[in-house]
Amino acid sequence: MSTALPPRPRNISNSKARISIVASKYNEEFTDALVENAKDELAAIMPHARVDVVRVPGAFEIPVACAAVLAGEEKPQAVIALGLIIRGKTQHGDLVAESVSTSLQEMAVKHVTPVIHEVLLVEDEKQAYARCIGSQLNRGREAARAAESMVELFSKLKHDPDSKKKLNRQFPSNA
Ligand SMILES: Nc1c(NC[C@H](O)[C@H](O)[C@H](O)CO)[nH]c(=O)[nH]c1=O
Ligand SMILES: CC(=O)[C@@H](O)COP(=O)(O)O
Repeated sequence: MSTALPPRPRNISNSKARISIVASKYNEEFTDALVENAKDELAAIMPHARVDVVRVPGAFEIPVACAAVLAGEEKPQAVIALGLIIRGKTQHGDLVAESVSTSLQEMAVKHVTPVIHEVLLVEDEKQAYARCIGSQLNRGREAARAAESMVELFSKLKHDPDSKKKLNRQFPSNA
């Protein structure tokens, strides 16, 4: 089990990036906490960013909502996907988790936009508490830090002429 979060960035970002959080409502005690921790961390490390939140019924609806956000006129610089799947007595939880993971990664590559994946599959509420409400392993904070790191990276890639040429050659639709 991972024992700690990645560290906070040393410098506060001045980025005015747009960050979209797409979160499921299912298991809302835990998913609400993921959203609040992600927003709180973004406010601390990216205080000038614009953060929008979209809520969907369950984890399985997260990818299609991410697709809608990415297809919008004001495409975000990063999407944070938050959800909590608690494994039940059937394979449904695993099927949902697998489908969501694959869809999110495919979308990130297709849109050349970071999609931060914190749609969790856990065994029980104890694991859920540690990752959604607790502080040491909080996946909402982890998601915010990953989003900040990727926004900064992509900004450098975009403004570095050499990288820009490579990116445009590889993904001409994003030029
Ligand atoms: N059991 C959980 C679900 N199940 C619902 C699905 O995500 C989906 O909304 C339904 O299959 C209709 O398409 N969702 C969670 O987010 N977490 C669960 O533990
Ligand atoms: C992830 C789910 O949909 C799950 O909670 C459903 O429980 P079960 O597998 O016992 O039907």
